[in-house]
Parts: sequence; C-alpha cells; structure tokens
Amino acid sequence: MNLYFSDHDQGQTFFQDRMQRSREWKGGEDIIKMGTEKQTYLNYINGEWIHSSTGKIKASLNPADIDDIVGYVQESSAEDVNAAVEAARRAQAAWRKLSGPKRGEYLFRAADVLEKRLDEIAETMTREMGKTLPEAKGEVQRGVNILRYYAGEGMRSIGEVIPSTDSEALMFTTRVPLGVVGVITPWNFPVAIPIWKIAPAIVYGNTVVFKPAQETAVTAAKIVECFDEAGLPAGVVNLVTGKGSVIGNAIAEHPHIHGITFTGSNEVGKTIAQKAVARGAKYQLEMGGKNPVIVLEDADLDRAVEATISGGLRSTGQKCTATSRVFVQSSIYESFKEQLLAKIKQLKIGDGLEEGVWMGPCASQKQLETVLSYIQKGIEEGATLVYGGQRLTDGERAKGFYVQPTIFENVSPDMTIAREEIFGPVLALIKVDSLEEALSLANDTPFGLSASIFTQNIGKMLAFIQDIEAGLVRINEESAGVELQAPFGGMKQSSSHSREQGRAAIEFFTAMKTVFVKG
Ligand SMILES: NC(=O)C1=CN([C@@H]2O[C@H](COP(=O)(O)OP(=O)(O)OC[C@H]3O[C@@H](n4cnc5c(N)ncnc54)[C@H](O)[C@@H]3O)[C@@H](O)[C@H]2O)C=CC1
Ligand SMILES: O=C(O)CCC(=O)C(=O)O
Repeated sequence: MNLYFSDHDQGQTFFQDRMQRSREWKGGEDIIKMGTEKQTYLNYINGEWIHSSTGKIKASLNPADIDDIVGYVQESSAEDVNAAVEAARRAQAAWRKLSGPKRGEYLFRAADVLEKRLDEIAETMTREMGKTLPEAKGEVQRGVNILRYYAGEGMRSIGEVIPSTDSEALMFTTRVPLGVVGVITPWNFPVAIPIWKIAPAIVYGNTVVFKPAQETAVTAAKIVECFDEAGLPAGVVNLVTGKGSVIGNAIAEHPHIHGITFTGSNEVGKTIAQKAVARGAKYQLEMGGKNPVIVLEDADLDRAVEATISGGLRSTGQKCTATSRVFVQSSIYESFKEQLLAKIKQLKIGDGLEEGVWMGPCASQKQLETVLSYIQKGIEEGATLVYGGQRLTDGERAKGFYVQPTIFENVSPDMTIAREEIFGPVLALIKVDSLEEALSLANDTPFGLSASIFTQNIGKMLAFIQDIEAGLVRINEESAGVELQAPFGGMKQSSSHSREQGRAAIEFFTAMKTVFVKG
C-alpha cells in the first residue's frame, strides 16, 4: 500500500513516497531501511495538487543512470483531463476580464520564482533527460526571459485602427482569447517549450491544460510550482501527466478545448491536427526537421566545423533544429572532414551533471534504440561509417543510454538517414560541386525547419536566403538556436505553417475581431 504524507503545511506541493522503505531481518531485529525517499509529483487542477483518479504512478528515470529515480509522476486518465478542462473553463471568465498588464504581473512574478529556482530546476532537467547542466541552466534562464518577454506583452497593442470608407465611423481590430488551450510538449526542451506556449497563452487571456512528455514530467511539475508560487489564480494553468495516447488524445478530442499547441513528432502532430479539424478547434504544430548546413569553399572552415558540431551534436542531437545533413563543396571536403573528426574525437561524453562533459546520453531507452536503428540502416543501405556508431557501455556509462557521436559519408539522397529525422548525434556528410547542387539536395526533403550556410560571398548568401526552403535561415551560424523575441517555425511538413514565439504568438493564441462603430 502507498502511504502518502502531505507536506502542504510547509507550503510544499509534493508528497513523500514511503514505498522506498524496505524491511531487512538482521540479528533477530526487524530493520526498516529508509533508502532514498523520492517525491511523488501530482497533477495540478484548479490550484490544488491532487492524485490521478487512476491511483497509478510511474517512475521518471535518469537516462544517465537508470538506478536513479528522479521522482514519481501520475499516470492519469481522460477523467483527470475532464476535471482539468472544467477548472480551466471556470477560471476563464474572470481571467480574461483582467487587464493585459495585470495578467502580465503574474508572469513577472513567475519569472522571479523560476529564476530563484534556476539551479535546482536545471539539475532536475539534466537528471530527467540527460542534457548537460550548463545547457540546462541556459534553458531555464531562457524560460525566465520568455516569461518576462510575455509579461511585457500584456502592455502592448492588440489591434489597429483602420480608416473606414465612412468618414463618420471608427473601424478597428481587437483581439480576444481562444478560451481553453491544450499545451502538449516534448521532452527535449522541457522548460523552454512549455513556457513559450503557456506564457503567451495566459497573457492573452486563455487558460491552460498542460500535458508534458511523461519523460520530463517532474521538470514540468516544477514549472507549474513556479506559477503556483507566483499566486496565479486557481484553474488558469492546470497540469495533467500521463501517456500521450491517453492524455494527449483526450486533449485533442475534448469539445471544450478551443486551441491545441503541440511540439513533437510528425506522426503525432498529424493525428492531433485531424482531430482538431474534425471538431473545429484551432491547432498549431511544431514538428521535425532534417536540417542542412552548406559549407562552401570560401567558408571560414574553423567556424563551419565548430557550428556543425554544436548544431549537430549538442543536446545529443535531440533538437528539431539540429544539423543532420552537411553539404560540403568538393574542394574543401577532405580538410573539413579531417578537422571535424579531430574535434569530435575530443568530445567528452558522460553524465551531464559532471563538469567538463560535453554530450550526455540519449533521453530514453526508446530514443537510444531509435538512433541505433538509424545507424544500422545507414550501414545496411551502403553509407560509409566514418566515426562512431556504437553504444557506449564502459564503466558508469553501462547504466545509461549513451551513443557515440556518429559521422557517415557517401550518403545518397534516397537513403533513410538522409530523409528521416533521427533525433540523435548523427551527421551525414555529402560532397557537392556547387551551391546550386547543394540547394537542390538540401531542399529535397519533406521538412523545412532550419538551414544554414557558411560562405563569405554576399551573392551566395542572398541566393541561399531566397531559395532555401526553411523557416529559419542562418548565415555563418549553426542551424540550431532560436531567439525568443523572433518568430519560430518551419516550412513544408515541419510545422502547421504557423509561427511561435515573439509577437507571432498572438496569431495563434487570440482570435481577431474587426469592429465598426458608427455614432
Ligand atoms: N520537433 C521536436 O522538437 C520533437 C520531435 N520529436 C520526434 O519524435 C520522435 C519520437 O519522440 P516522442 O517523444 O515519442 O514524440 P511524440 O510526438 O510521441 O511526443 C510529443 C508529445 O506528444 C504526446 N503524445 C504522444 N502520443 C500522442 C497522441 N496520440 N495524442 C496526443 N499527444 C500525444 C507525448 O506524450 C508528448 O507529450 C523523436 O525521435 C523525434 O524524431 C520528439 C520530440 C520533440
Ligand atoms: O533550437 C532551439 O533552441 C529550439 C529547438 C526546438 O524547438 C526543438 O527542438 O523542439
């Protein structure tokens, strides 16, 4: 039996899980071993931390060490989603009536709380999904900055005055919230992505039902704790954790959820879109990438090598903006490859909590298996494995989901590793003779998220900006890297053609009204 002890009296939102106790019989004595007690994180509905109606919990494991349980999270049901939607609906009327600046004040307070807890939440993130601690800290700081940006958004314009053909009339646009918004997020940016969806949703007057990836549900609960501590009114943000096929699906199908914002795989994104269209809900999808980098013969080679490594391998390649195809002009191909390999061999791979580690494990066993299966496909389909390709299981790494950074060459455009999103530290090097050839191959993909080029030639830069099919176009910089004040999103199958972040967020999270007033 689970015995839960509430720590609410001390202002805490967790419960202690006494399942960690075990009994041992030693020298005639019955000894209770406390072991390490783990926190159980609850759903957050209508301002209360509550258990799922299923009574089921799931351990969230550290991908660097599967013996390390980060915490227990709720395996909820559609019934819990119904309760969360009901709370969000009830909260909506009063929340939307607050002024934008007033709603912004709550976001400023949440930013302060998150900033105070930066180190602790970053450490939880590293333990839960493996990215290195400096990267995790950078991401939490980004979360703080996003909250402050959208807090300020509460004071900015929500419409414009348009001259009417009737000189005695006033015509203008204004914006209203959608209502209840479902936020479905992945595990690869467990702080930044939820915050860049939740912050604009609530500052524009919506209320939220938040379903994070189960792999990073502890980190998600900690974000929600920050909103709770900031005094956000009950029901404005609700958290329900559990399986995507159960909780995510219930959100997609719920008749009282008016908008769904999703980041994750194309497969799931498409089903969400179909369900949203079927019931007339608004939706926004950010999905995969197969992002190219083009390195031309006049490039600054050191910079191009650094950026390829950083863009392709940081966060173990688990970014939708990660570099995965590298098109290198023939005349510099060998020297680029040599420099790339020399640098990659020096990367330290290990537990992201350890100082000096550059690349952590894959975020889960499933993700490790996916990456290894793509590497195997690359070999079977005839690409040349130049470096890596193996799981790392020596010493402490035996307990984690580590894979070597992996480089392929002789990759042809029809190979699986040139076409599908791998979401791991795998780079395909492809030799090209000209910018035109590079552009044509780079565009030969269903995706269109991010792309970069290395060249000193302004004409080639301009041709790239014009002709590359990508929502994020980067010159002499890595393919990853998103600024919170700028629109973010992809072309083709990388997104639902909408944009997130910056001022662009207003387009999804509000509905526009055109008003005509005649005195
Ligand atoms: N664009 C991006 O940033 C991301 C892309 N991916 C891609 O997806 C692959 C698989 O990763 P997963 O974590 O399995 O991604 P996923 O698309 O299954 O999960 C993303 C979110 O959707 C939820 N979800 C899952 N099934 C659902 C359903 N039927 N209805 C509604 N929501 C559902 C998940 O619980 C999670 O919160 C990766 O290898 C990568 O290629 C994954 C995460 C982020
Ligand atoms: O590159 C970034 O900072 C953001 C990437 C992203 O949104 C993703 O991987 O889901």
